[in-house]
Amino acid sequence: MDGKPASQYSAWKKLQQLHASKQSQLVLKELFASDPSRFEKYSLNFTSSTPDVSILLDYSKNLIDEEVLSTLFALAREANVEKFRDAMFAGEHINTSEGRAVLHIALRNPLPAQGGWKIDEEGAGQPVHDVLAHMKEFSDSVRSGEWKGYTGKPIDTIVNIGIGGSDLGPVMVCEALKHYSKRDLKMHFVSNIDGTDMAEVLLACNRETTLFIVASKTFTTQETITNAESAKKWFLEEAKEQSHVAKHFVALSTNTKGVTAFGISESNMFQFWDWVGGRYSLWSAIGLSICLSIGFENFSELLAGAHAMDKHFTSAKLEENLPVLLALVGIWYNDFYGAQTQALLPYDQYMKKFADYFQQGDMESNGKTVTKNGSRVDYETGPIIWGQSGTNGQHAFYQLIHQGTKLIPCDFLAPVETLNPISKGIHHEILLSNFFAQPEALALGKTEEEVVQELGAQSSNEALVKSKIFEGNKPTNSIMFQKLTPGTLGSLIALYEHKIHVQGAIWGINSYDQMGVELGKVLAKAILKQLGNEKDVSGHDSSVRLSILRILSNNG
Ligand SMILES: O=P(O)(O)OC[C@H]1O[C@H](O)[C@@H](O)[C@@H](O)[C@@H]1O
Repeated sequence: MDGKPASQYSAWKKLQQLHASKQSQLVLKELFASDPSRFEKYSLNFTSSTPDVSILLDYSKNLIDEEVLSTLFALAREANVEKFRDAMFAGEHINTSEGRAVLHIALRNPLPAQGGWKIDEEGAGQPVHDVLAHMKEFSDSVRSGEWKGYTGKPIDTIVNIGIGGSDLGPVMVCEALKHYSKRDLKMHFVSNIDGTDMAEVLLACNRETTLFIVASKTFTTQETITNAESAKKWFLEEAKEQSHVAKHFVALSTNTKGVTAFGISESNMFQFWDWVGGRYSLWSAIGLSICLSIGFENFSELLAGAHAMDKHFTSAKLEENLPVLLALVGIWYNDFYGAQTQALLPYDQYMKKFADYFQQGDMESNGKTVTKNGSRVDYETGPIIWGQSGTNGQHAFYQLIHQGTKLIPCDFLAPVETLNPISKGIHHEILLSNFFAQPEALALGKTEEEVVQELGAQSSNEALVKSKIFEGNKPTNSIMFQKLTPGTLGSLIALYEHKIHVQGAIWGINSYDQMGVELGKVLAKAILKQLGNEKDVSGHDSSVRLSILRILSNNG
């Protein structure tokens, strides 16, 4: 809680010993063979009735036994994980470097009168619900066609302009919940400063029927402001009158001054607060594009699903707590087995952006080298997060997971029921058969004897035999959920958010600042000023200086 280095905990030291002494005994094939109840022991159910969510976490295919697991829980207790969690929910300023509370959980919290937590932080109660009411009113009127563009036509295209947390959450959720979307409302997301991003989207837009959402917590982000200015310029080329901007531009931000200076009136602004981290902001006004796409009711269900997971996280004991489990087994590989990465592999095409989303969520949160009290860590912190939807990944990078030299713990996720049971459900059956087969193959592998038997006469080719051996013993989690509903997605996102929180608490780092994105930004601003004139190019290493000069000579 106070930023104590994790390596000083006695449980940490014991885990180092256990790793050294037990590695050869932690063999999944043998662990399953010797214990028929391993699945029952190492699986957990999460259920909620409103909204209806059912998630099964099977963590039996991890390189753990009772002793390892109980030491991991001891580590969580020694690191005061519960206290740190409660501090977040109470609104304490756990983002110490910025002196801020961390209250994305307040965005999905019902009012205390409706059973929500009481949180003493400015904005965290009624104001959240006032903004939600504004989002409902606005999204209802756009979706019903009541909101008209400057020539009196209804809106049929939404362009969300934002980057990082003001883009990735809305993109991921809109994609994941496409099944529930209003299909005649086209959704676009522009994030990159590369003009290609905006130019290509504008080709598909009609000025009379397009609504631009400028999403930026700070309203100072260079990419977003530049893209928004270009969109406004494009819009005014035909609309002409500045007053028409009000029908086609809204802003989502904490910065009222910046929004009004841009030319968007306060009435077209949806507010949020500095205690909402960008990468945790899809639950806030930043979710307006989600609301427009799937409707307010579905957006509310998404929030309720996350709230249900919040309740589980705050009330379940550590041993039965899904986020805590994911966090602890992650630490086991990250800090004791030396795994560098963690793959997220959803067997649901709607969730194809899930790993992209948690690349920011996890890596910006836990990609830190100093503890909260400023000492350099002498252990590994946040993992590299990557992945893509199955079965596509199987035909791309699974080879390395199965037979490469790196240990890559994987989370497999899949729905029991598909939303698209085409061809009598055969697609889903094949999808699920792969979802089961991959973790099994990763865990059990294939021995030399099995290969020899399979190859028959060809087995005299030793090199061929060796190339077909799968060492196995690769750890995985399997997460099955009933169906990809808004509520379920909300719970799944909150599950991973809290996993990140628990890991950060154990590593003693601040998961809620992002100082590391600043340096590059500052340098880019300085270089931008020099891009006009050769004489201004100074203060760089030779590689940067000569490359800039090349660009300048190209520009003549
Ligand atoms: O919403 P904003 O303020 O435009 O910030 C967009 C992004 O900028 C930076 O990269 C970081 O601070 C991210 O966490 C943030 O999500």
